[in-house]
Amino acid sequence: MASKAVDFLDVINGLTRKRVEAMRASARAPGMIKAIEQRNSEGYLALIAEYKRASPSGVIRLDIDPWTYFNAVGQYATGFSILTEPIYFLGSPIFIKIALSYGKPILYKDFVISREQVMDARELGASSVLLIKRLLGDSLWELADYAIKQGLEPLIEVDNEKDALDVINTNPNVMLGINSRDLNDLSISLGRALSIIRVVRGRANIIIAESGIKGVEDALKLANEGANAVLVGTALMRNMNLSRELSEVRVH
Ligand SMILES: O=P(O)(O)OC[C@@H](O)[C@@H](O)c1c[nH]c2ccccc12
Repeated sequence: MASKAVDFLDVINGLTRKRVEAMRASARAPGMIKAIEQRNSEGYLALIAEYKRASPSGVIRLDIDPWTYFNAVGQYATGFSILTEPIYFLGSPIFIKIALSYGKPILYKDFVISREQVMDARELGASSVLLIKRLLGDSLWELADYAIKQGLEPLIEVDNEKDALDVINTNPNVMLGINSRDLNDLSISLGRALSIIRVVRGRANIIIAESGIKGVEDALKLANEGANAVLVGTALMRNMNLSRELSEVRVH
């Protein structure tokens, strides 16, 4: 039994040293928009890999530590999306600090409703912050402008055509996140995402399709419709090798 305790202590000591090192990181992640544009100019769809341990539907995976995930998907992903929401998604800000050492753009993925959270994203060194239009309503653009002033690139998320058009008519330069998951009933419809992309393509600067992307077939459909990037969480957490195939999807 003693040897078991010693093994665990060795493991946790090593992991804790790495975590403390990450806590001391003061780097800032590079810009997300530029990285996506660069990937597209090379002829490929950009992959944003999300570190997502759980969701309101339940636990996804707890046996993959952030280093294992970022090591596996980092060589293929254009950027990372990192959950910091601790209750339903088992996220944490420390995952952003850990990701900084990979030198890739980072999206602070949370239910941001306040300037404090925008400042949190900035202080952690994130590139971008998620702002959900349906959650923020009239306070969306005040918070988006504040984020931009803090040097962050907002990703404004919508799940319907009307909101998508509102966003690009107000500021076509922000990243537009099209969520195929209806955040009210959590239903997924790739068809809905495709029809929204069809309405805004050519008028939005960057379109990031989010949610329910199971593999290359889904990514291809979204790329062919006009998405610049796909944001994938569950499918990658379950099969990190998918990152290579997803990184080889072409855009036109
Ligand atoms: O696990 P999926 O189906 O690949 O979805 C990833 C991402 O789109 C999803 O986690 C998400 C999209 N918008 C959000 C807002 C808050 C929390 C999470 C999300």
